[in-house]
Amino acid sequence: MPEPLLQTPPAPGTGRTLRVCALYPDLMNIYADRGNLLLLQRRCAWRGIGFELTGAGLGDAVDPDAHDLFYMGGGQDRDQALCAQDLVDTKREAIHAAAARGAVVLAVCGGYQLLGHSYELGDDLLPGVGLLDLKTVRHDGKRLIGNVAIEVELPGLDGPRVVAGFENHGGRTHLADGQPALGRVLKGHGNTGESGTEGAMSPTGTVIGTYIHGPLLPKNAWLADWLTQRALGLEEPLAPLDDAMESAAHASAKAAAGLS
Ligand SMILES: NC(=O)CC[C@H](N)C(=O)O
Repeated sequence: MPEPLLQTPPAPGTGRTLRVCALYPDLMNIYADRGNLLLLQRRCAWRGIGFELTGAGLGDAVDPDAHDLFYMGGGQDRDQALCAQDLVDTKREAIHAAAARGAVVLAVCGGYQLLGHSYELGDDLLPGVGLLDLKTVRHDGKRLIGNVAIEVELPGLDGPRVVAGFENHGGRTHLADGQPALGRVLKGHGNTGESGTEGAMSPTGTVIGTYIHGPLLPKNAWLADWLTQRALGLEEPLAPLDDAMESAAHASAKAAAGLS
């Protein structure tokens, strides 16, 4: 097992630790998506929950039972091409096994595209791990860029919520019939610019792919808490924190997308 990239111990007597595996933390980290990991770490530390971040790069095997949450950030087409076959060859089985036992898998943009079946890039076809039933095709037309806000309904939450952030992708992602989207586009482009859907998730909500950067979690701290609760297998929501700054960041991301 490689040395953790980041580690904070649990508060004495609590014993709980969120164990995170970042897939390709160097190659798949466009738009500072690493901020998603730092936010998870800070919110665990503030609550006395331990945090352990392990990286899995090219050629590294992954232990499906050693992590509660798998994370893959966005990437340029070139970097995705480096990772795609490696992901299938050295990590696909472990990620499927982890997801099947309820581990959380969160993937952003380029990472999201690699959770599907394939990413078609002109004459090249990058393979995906097939954890979500979708395909992505690189479009010759304009990139889908801008602030975005979507409405999501996640299991265990009392009503719809808004996820807000920023998107920048050339790929158009097509969901298979029956594949749930993560949310409905309120402002912005989403999966194709036309479908009205954004992202994708498994029926339990524990496997999530989205085009939303920002980074995603600092602008949507409530989502980080929901994912952490799921990853730790907790029945009850996490204890609240003073989220004045996080709420302001969320409001400002919504406003930037044109929502009041
Ligand atoms: N922002 C990203 O991660 C980009 C993903 C992919 N390279 C695309 O352009 O569609």
